[in-house]
Amino acid sequence: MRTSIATVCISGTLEEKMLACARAGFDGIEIFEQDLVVSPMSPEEVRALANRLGLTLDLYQPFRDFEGVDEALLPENLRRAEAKFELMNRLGIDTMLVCSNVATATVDDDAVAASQLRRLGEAAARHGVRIAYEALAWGRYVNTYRHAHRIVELADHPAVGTCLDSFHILSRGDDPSGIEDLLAEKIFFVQLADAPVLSMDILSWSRHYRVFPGQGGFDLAGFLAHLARAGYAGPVSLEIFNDTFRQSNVERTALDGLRSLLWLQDRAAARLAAGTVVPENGAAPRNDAGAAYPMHLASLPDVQAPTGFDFAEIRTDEPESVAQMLAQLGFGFRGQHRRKPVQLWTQGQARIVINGQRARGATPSISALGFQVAEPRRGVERAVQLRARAVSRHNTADEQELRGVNAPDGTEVFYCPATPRPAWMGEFGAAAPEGDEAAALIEAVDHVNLAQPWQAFDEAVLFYESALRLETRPATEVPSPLGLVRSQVMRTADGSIRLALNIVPQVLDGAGASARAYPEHVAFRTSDIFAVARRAKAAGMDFLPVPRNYYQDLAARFPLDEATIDTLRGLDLLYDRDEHGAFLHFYTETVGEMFLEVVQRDGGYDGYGAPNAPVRLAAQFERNRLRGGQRTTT
Ligand SMILES: O=C(O)c1ccc(O)c(O)c1
Ligand SMILES: [Mg+2]
Repeated sequence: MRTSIATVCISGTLEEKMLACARAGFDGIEIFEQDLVVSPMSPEEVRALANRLGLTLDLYQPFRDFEGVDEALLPENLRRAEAKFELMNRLGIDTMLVCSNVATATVDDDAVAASQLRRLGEAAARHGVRIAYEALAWGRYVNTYRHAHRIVELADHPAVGTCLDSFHILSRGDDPSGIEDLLAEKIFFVQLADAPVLSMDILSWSRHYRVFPGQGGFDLAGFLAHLARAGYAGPVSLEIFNDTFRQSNVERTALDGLRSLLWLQDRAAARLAAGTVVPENGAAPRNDAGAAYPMHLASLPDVQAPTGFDFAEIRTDEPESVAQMLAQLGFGFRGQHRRKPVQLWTQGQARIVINGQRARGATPSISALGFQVAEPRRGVERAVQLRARAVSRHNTADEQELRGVNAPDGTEVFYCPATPRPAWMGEFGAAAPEGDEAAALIEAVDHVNLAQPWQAFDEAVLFYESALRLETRPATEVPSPLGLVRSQVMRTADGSIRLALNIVPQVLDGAGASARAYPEHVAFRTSDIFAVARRAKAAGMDFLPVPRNYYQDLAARFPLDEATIDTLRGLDLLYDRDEHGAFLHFYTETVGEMFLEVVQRDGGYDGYGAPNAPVRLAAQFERNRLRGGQRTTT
């Protein structure tokens, strides 16, 4: 599949955009008019740069408000168009996008629109170019792809075809399976955009909230499969209007975009292979598994979702504060790495590595996660094909090689063999004998919560979904004293991996610096949280203190007896319950940029104590303030 991206998607100057698109690996780009108009580069220079970078210039856009006008307006519209055709000749671009008229159309008559587009096609042909007519979802008379296609058929000129844009089709709830009935040679161009499902006017939704395929709520794999079945084989281009993308790092956004197309092709190919491109109109699915299409869809190495956490690593130059908390929670010290300033602590299947390497000045934070997978090599291969940067650990011959990649926020993600006793544990000297399992009240890591910079949130979700095959759950918003924290749970279907990603609110301090006070955490699972909490209290652990008001509210919300409330209050435990079961949990004090949590799931409780999250955030904010203010990072 030929990949392309509109310059409007990303930040920077036209030159920076072109460099970033080439570096990310796109085949071509769409030149968005505004980017050219404000550029110091001449059309010839743009063309030469594209050439040097190996980028094709696939489309010039947008050309607005042409068809359906009073005949008196047509000469001026044609003059405007001819100026653009001349410009396209200088750029070496052969296709111009024409949006359906939103402003000047006064004639609601397909025959008139078609004859005007035909005259535009004749002018285009004289310049050796062609036009792709796109139905904007808010076009005055033409706002569906079928309608645009009908007009194109009526225009009946070889230089007049359509542009299909997934946003305009799917935002209206239109059925994309009709794409398969269009004339493939009349589909001149395809634009893809996903979007979160929002209820707002379509124009605002389109101009500000589009995201890359896989980051929103539309079925773009199905959309692409319909295009393949229609026989389309031209460029597939990302056209994303998104306020965040336009102010984020250009290289990262371009890479994120290309990753979205790689993953999309893989999913569309799988759908086609299975013959399960289910038409949304309820018609029986056409099963053409094994059919060949002119569009070649690239596949990724197939992998299964992880089956458990292998380890979590905390990097810090003050390992003792973390080690002390782990000891208080009942973890056993399994020794120092024989070669490196790294400690291993375990309890049940929970393994925490405290890494003091390259950690000068680093307060404790979560730096790496190991995921147990069936085929580690294949997992890394897939992630690298998805343009993640590879990292590797260990170099001496007798040590286990760990392979992994960097997640967008820099967290190292390792693909580890699935085993109850990882081989790398043998590299740690046995400081304490294993087998004190009677005391192992903690069974495993329940979930990990990672803070994400606001610009990299969609990118992180796409990464974990595509590279690790985690599923997303509906996002939630948690109020905190510093703003709303958007939280996205990503997990395996069976819950063996649960990862919560949180957007950190941006807070400016008095001096205008960006302050962050949102720590990350690892949560451990137990089936006797009272025993873990009592043991930790007896060992002198600092709990995150829970406000008394919380327990009064709890007593009002749930019919808990007074003794139970007293016990919860005495141990700083939080409580939640839903139709499936109950949830008990507590938090440690924050050290550096992280803290720990212990949870107990009773019955079929599958959540994370969402009603308690604001209590936790407010309590942490209070503690932070009392301890002398926020850390400031930028
Ligand atoms: O929002 C717009 O005006 C606009 C312009 C060009 C496009 O291709 C599009 O999908 C939307
Ligand atoms: Mg478009």
